[in-house]
Amino acid sequence: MWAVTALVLDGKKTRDELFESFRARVAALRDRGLVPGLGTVLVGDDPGSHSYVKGKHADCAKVGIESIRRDLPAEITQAELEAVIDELNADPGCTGYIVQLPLPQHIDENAILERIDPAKDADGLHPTNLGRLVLGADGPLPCTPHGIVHLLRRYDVPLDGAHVVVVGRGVTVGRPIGLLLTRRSENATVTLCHTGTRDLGAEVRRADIVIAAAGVPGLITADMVKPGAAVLDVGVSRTADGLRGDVAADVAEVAGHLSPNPGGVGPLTRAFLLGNVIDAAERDLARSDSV
Ligand SMILES: Nc1nc2c(c(=O)[nH]1)N[C@@H](CN(C=O)c1ccc(C(=O)N[C@@H](CCC(=O)O)C(=O)O)cc1)CN2
Repeated sequence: MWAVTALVLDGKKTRDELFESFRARVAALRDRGLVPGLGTVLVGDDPGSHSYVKGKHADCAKVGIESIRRDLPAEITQAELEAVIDELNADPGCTGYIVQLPLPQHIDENAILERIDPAKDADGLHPTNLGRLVLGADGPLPCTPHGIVHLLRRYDVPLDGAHVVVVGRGVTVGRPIGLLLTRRSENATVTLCHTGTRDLGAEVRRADIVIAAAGVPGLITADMVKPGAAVLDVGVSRTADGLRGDVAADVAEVAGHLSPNPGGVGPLTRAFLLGNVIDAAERDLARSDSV
């Protein structure tokens, strides 16, 4: 048993605070006749993906957002899946939606993401919206990176001038998080590590903030962490022993702040999905008010 010294970055509590404000914003939209609706497209039988999608719809019910579900067989063809995307793009009741990742191997994932109407992209993963992020323009932010920044700010972890080491280069976390953290408003310096990094331990040891999003159970160990650093455990692996994060238990002894997994960044990924749907609906209303 390890002596825990790290302050816990509580994702569930932070999510509940966000939901309070979301409920009020959704009620205000409904009063103006705009009912936000989140769609999800789920392909295949992956138990993790099923559980995430189920959670997203449960969250919608908590804040008053309508739910639209498209659960599709793993054998669906590219053309059939594209037809579902076109249908959601055209559905006025669906104000934002996501395609749950990963998709089966035979599907061209990038082509599917690009087919989503960028105005309905609740994940912030459409190339147009990732491009807006690069430009510093307004648009939906990718949900997990947004959750990470919110959690760090909520617990007053200093970002200005901090050295952040990100481990993992996936499209949902590793690649976009650097874009958020290096904005002038955050002003951090970011190093992105991956399986090609020569001495991962040496890189991680230099970090004031470690973001572990590699999907390798227990990859980040106490000897790799600078005493007092903030460590965010984002990766999830389903092992024979249950769900495992990327961060080993002994890190709690040296870290200054630690996000648990589960209960850290995951709940905020889901929360900011709803945040993007509400933001988009508010943008729509503001546009219709101005004409
Ligand atoms: N289209 C997308 N696909 C995927 C994304 C994404 O952001 N967009 N991210 C992940 C999965 N994901 C959201 O879809 C996600 C992962 C984890 C959680 C979460 O709340 N985890 C809980 C634990 C849940 C459990 O017990 O299974 C936690 O951390 O407390 C939410 C969403 C890949 N795909």
